[in-house]
Amino acid sequence: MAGHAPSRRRPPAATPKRDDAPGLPARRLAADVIDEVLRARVALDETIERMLPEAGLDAADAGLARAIAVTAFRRLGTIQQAIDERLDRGSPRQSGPFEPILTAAAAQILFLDVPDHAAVDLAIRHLHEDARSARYASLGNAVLRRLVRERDAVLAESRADAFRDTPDWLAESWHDAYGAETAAAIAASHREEPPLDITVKADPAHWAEALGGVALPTGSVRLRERRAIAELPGFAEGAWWVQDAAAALPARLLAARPGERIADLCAAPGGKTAQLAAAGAEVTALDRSAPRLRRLKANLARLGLTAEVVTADAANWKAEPFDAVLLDAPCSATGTIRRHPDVAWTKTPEDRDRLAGLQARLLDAAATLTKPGGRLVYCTCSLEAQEGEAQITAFLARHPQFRRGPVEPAEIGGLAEAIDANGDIRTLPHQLSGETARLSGWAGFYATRLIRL
Ligand SMILES: C[S@@+](CC[C@H](N)C(=O)[O-])C[C@H]1O[C@@H](n2cnc3c(N)ncnc32)[C@H](O)[C@@H]1O
Repeated sequence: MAGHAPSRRRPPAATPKRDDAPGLPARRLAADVIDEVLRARVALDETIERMLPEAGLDAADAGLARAIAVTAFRRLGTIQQAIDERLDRGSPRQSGPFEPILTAAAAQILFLDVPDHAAVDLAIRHLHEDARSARYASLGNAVLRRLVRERDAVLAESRADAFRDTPDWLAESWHDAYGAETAAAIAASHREEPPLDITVKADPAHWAEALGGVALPTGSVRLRERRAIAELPGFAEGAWWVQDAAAALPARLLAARPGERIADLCAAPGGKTAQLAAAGAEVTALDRSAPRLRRLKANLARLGLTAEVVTADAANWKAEPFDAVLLDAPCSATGTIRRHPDVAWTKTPEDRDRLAGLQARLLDAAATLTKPGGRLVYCTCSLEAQEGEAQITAFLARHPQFRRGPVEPAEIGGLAEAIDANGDIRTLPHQLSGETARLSGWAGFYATRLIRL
């Protein structure tokens, strides 16, 4: 289980023999999703969305499959180590879906409220469905039964090792950027399920009460309980949209005024466009992805907001300079690991470096689209300095016509801990403490406000 290398999708089982035991289809989908995400290094949400129709699950089983897969990625380091330590001769070769089936079962045994016998029995039935893994069914059975017996010890060891669920390159990167204690606090916060935050068009106190949430100092509302979003009051009439509290900060830094022309250069699916449009700005929402822009249009339509929508590559798009520009650049997204734990296991240092090159090109283009006297806000949902602080140090050296417009704590609800020595925003996943661990924290974002002279 030392980690999967990305490769093509696994060929179908040699002798498919489907078992119709209740609960098995959910486990089958979970294991397939885990396998595919690790092999192809693709996003978990998109993978589930793509595989779900074929799996033909009801809502409860679809929810269970998703919970198993998300939990497997949230605790993948603990799970892989616990399985490895119980495989005396290592993971068997040519064993088909053996690893993902054991990973899905271990997620249930160690972390989910699923009866042990169901997790073990269904995994063994699942191993028997493929001739390659069927040969190792008794080995799988022995490993899973040991996990059941030794669960408390596995969990205690994992608790004692803050970085067990964090790949080494990320632990080292956060250690270098923030120091040992903060790096450990970041890793620990990724083990918690994330809260659900919304941005409201107006009156956060009212919506906090109506939805049983808390109004955060920054203006977002945090819901106390997870509920079906589309059924909540205010959703259908477009009073609010889902957006992490940290993700709502960059657009606030632009302090958009009614009638101003603002370009949102990497806009889809439109959370920040919505904030700017709700403030009354004339927004041009640009993105190079047509499918993602379709989602942006649907989101704006529900919210009753408007923007000019442009499909283009922001690196070479030409237009009259704007009063303000927002560049929410594509990035490694390591600041979203708590919400998307697969990111930790699918992104690599090479991705980060490649994306840093793209961010520099997009920043240069954004500079030409900003009027003299105008504001340029650059942000990424990354914890990596290469995509944040270092990117802007290099930008300011290339563009002496820009200077920083430092952020004041009052602009973000007095949260001085989220502002660095340069006056930039640097949110970290363990900040923003709330009533419980699950109601604490926010995404890791970097955001800077630059003024064109
Ligand atoms: C971090 S997401 C944007 C999230 C969005 N701002 C929001 O708040 O909902 C980055 C976006 O950049 C887009 N993108 C990536 N490269 C681009 C490019 N060269 N030009 C324009 N858009 C690009 C991606 O399609 C993706 O939608």
